[in-house]
Amino acid sequence: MAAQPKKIIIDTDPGIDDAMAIFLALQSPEVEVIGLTTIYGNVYTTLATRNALHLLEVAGRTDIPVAEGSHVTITKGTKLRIADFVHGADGLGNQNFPPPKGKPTEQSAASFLVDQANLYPGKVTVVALGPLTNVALAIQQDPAFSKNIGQIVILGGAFAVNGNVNPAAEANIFGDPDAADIVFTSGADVLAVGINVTHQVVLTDADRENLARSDGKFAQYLCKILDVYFSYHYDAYSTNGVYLHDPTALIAAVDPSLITYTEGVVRVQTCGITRGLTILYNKQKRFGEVTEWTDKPTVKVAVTVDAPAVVKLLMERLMDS
Ligand SMILES: O=c1[nH]cnc2c1ncn2[C@@H]1O[C@H](CO)[C@@H](O)[C@H]1O
Repeated sequence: MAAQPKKIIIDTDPGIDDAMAIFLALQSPEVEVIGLTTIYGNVYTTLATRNALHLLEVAGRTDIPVAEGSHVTITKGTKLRIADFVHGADGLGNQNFPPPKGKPTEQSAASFLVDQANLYPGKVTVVALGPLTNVALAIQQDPAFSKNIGQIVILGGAFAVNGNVNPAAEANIFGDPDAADIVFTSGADVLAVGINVTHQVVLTDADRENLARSDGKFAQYLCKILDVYFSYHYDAYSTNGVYLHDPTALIAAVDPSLITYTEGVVRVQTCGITRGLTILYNKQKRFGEVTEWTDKPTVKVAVTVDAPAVVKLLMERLMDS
């Protein structure tokens, strides 16, 4: 008998690669999307909610609830770094889609996360595709959350490589470093997929042409919004392809066999010029003194990815929609 699909909640700031990840999840029999929660990052939270509702309407899946997340960082910071230069002012490639008809739930993202983790203890995976404010709020709201949640898959961090905001920091961790440090040290089963891994997974121009030639509904939609994302990558990295950050993290939840990981303690720098830096302690040395990593729980950090398999799975499922 086939295994029960894994229940997932996608915490998202849509975002072009978020749209790809959400559509991929909806096309994946291995998972059941039980909700979307929204967060600032690629766009402000209000627009993230609007885009999440819109994407579910495009997919004909308005049965899936959307819970709106925090508008400020965990320390109540309001000076947010929004990556509209990556995704367009509307977050979806400057297509100015009509506003969605649906509304978010009354419940906040953090309360929704807490409730679902309590309802299905050990069974819910959160795939966090933006800054980690909502997840950290859930941890603060319910001391049992980190035990009750099945797994937290994080798209974030730059482990032993340069960041994408600056040489130190990756965008999602930089968005709320204090929240990230809370999540990494919470004791939950955390798997971090950083840009050291996602930069290996590239959708090429040829792949985009194949998507455009298919009559898949999601493939067609994505081809409309991908231009802005391609231009940004060309300007920033001189490549004719785009990094598949969010879809790779989603696939780490759908099919963990496509990545390998190491284990250790991760702390996040929360101030100074390296704010947002993620440092993994690999436990290969016993330090003579107590450090900020001592006695903190271990997490998983992705190390390698079967990039061709990830691209193939994504393409097949988007074209077959
Ligand atoms: O240069 C960048 N600055 C800010 N955000 C970026 C940049 N490149 C990609 N992303 C977005 O941040 C996440 C990965 O760090 C992804 O969601 C990606 O879309």
